[in-house]
Amino acid sequence: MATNQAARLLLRAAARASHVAPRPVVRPSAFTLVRIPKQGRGNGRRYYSSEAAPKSGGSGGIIFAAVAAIAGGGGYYLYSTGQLDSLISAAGIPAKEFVPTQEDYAKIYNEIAKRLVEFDEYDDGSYGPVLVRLAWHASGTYDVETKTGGSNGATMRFQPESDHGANAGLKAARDFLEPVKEKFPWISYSDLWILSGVCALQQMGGPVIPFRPGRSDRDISACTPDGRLPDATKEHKHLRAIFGRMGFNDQEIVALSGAHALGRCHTDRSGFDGPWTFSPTMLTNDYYKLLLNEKWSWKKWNGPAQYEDKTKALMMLPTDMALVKDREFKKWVDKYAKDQDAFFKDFSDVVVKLFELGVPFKQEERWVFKVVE
Ligand code: HEM
Repeated sequence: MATNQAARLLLRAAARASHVAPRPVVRPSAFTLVRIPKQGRGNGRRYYSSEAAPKSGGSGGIIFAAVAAIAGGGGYYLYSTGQLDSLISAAGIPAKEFVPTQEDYAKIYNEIAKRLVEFDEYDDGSYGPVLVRLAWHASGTYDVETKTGGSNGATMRFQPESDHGANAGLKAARDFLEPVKEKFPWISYSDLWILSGVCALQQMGGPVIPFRPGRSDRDISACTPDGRLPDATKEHKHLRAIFGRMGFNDQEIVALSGAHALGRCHTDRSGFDGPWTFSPTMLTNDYYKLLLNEKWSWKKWNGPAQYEDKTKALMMLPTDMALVKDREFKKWVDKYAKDQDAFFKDFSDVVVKLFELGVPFKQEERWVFKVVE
């Protein structure tokens, strides 16, 4: 703490000396770093470069002395909060770009995978499903016409979007990822949430989901209005309107819905209750098989209208049942129920499309991360 306070004081002094205000703590996807010789780099982190420092005189000299003094612990504080950049630019020191590589993102993938195993007491034994729901709700606000919403921005960090009824319960997923963000502060929340969805799907036995970075966090003004995500009490027309607005066709709607092989409904979140399948932490095509082969009837209870199977252990939402009631949707349910490989292939393609809606990527290449065994 004392070191952090000292660091803050030094930062203010440095900013005053150079008439440059400290930059707000907003990180671009690639940011500026300089390196110092080994002895100054705790934990392999990059700090200040003594080679790059001015030799003498002016405010730069004072700043260099200050930074050198705090390079041990305070240096990392400044680095992790983004204030080191301010100090460096205040001193007019040439800086080197830190552009994270596939290897850097793989470290984050592995960290999330490790945490999924570590915190296996949550819900049905995994945070995986709720991470998938977070990534989908971050992306599914996209409007193809106005080009607003989508996974670029992570605006669910702010009210009112975090309080939209459809997002109830997603704080659990955001909180689960917070220590990962603290450990790797250079990643944007928007890339982190999507990478966590990719990781969760792959770690829960799903297909490979290629990923590319490039999302940046936006402020509260980019929050989308309530009502962009689907309403589970409705039917086929609503599904086509909502997913059509994102740019998806019938086949893609049915393929995306297969994610309901995972996770469950919670009475304290959506009001609905129960899982869709008997293996809610493994991605399979069971959702389609159950839709076709089980006998579904209305659940008799005081909660919102939902279906239950004979065992009363499983559930379907009205929107799930719309996929077998509508002839065009049902064609695809039949296909995916028969052929898990076909489902996995189409699911991977459509999830990549979902997760990339509205993102102004600079990078063409997508990366594949290895499943952590
Ligand atoms: C077709 C329209 C959809 C509707 C109406 C819908 C609705 C819902 C509802 C009501 C829940 C329960 C939330 C709770 O109480 O915790 C839920 C959970 C979930 N949804 Fe959807 N969803 C839809 C599409 C999707 C899509 C496209 C995906 C992913 C690609 C998805 C992934 C999930 C997952 C993984 C869960 C489980 C979350 C958990 O276990 O905490 N859903 N959905």
